[in-house]
Amino acid sequence: MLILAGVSRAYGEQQVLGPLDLDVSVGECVALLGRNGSGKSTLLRLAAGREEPSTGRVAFDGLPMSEDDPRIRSRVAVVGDPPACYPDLTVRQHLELVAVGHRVPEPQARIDLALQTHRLTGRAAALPAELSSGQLQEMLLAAALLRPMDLLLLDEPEQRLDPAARERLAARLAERRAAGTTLLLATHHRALARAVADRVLVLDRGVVTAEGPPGHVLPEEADGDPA
Ligand SMILES: Nc1ncnc2c1ncn2[C@@H]1O[C@H](COP(=O)(O)OP(=O)(O)OP(=O)(O)O)[C@@H](O)[C@H]1O
Repeated sequence: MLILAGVSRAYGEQQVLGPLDLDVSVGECVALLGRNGSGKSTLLRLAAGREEPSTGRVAFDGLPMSEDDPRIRSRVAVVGDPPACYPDLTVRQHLELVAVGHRVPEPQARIDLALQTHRLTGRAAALPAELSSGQLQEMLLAAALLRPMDLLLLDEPEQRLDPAARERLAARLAERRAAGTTLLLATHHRALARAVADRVLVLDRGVVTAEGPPGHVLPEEADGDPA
């Protein structure tokens, strides 16, 4: 579904990622963990086709990955930084925009359910600037999860969420995975990785230092936190 082959990224003289290979199968959920600055977001931007790798290639279902390709845009959802929102549209209007753009069936019922799931029913008429940072993150997640997709890319989706919201997020992502969506996420939250990932990759200074099932790479009783 998603292939990164010999991918590396340098900014000027600084090599921040790879070269590395990553092959994410259809329906698989891969979690990237690692300290601040280890290259997780860079890898996700390359995987989303938002940036070109310095070397190597990224392919989605056999197509060269590019966020400008409409064949890819319709199948790949991204929740990343910076947050993508319109300052003059309300929460409900953001969801309506996504529903129209992606031809979501029964849009109003689905939007109402999304608002409820993400605890935004009472904030449906609010503008992004009127939301708390956690509510804004919930809106971005609600918008991404509302639409049909084959691949979901998430950069630290747990950020700014309280523990209960993080648990709901884990449940929503597990549902998505069970429905066959392929997932690649960067996270600092080991419990989220354990709850949803089939495979964990730990990055350190742009290099994969550990890889395997979460139970092996992230044992619950471990003292040290690779993230
Ligand atoms: N546009 C850029 N120009 C120069 N250096 C960059 C740029 N983007 C990222 N970097 C550098 O690349 C390295 C990897 O950054 P990246 O954001 O991928 O890390 P991360 O693992 O996502 O970190 P965090 O957990 O803090 O989000 C860092 O040293 C960062 O300073």
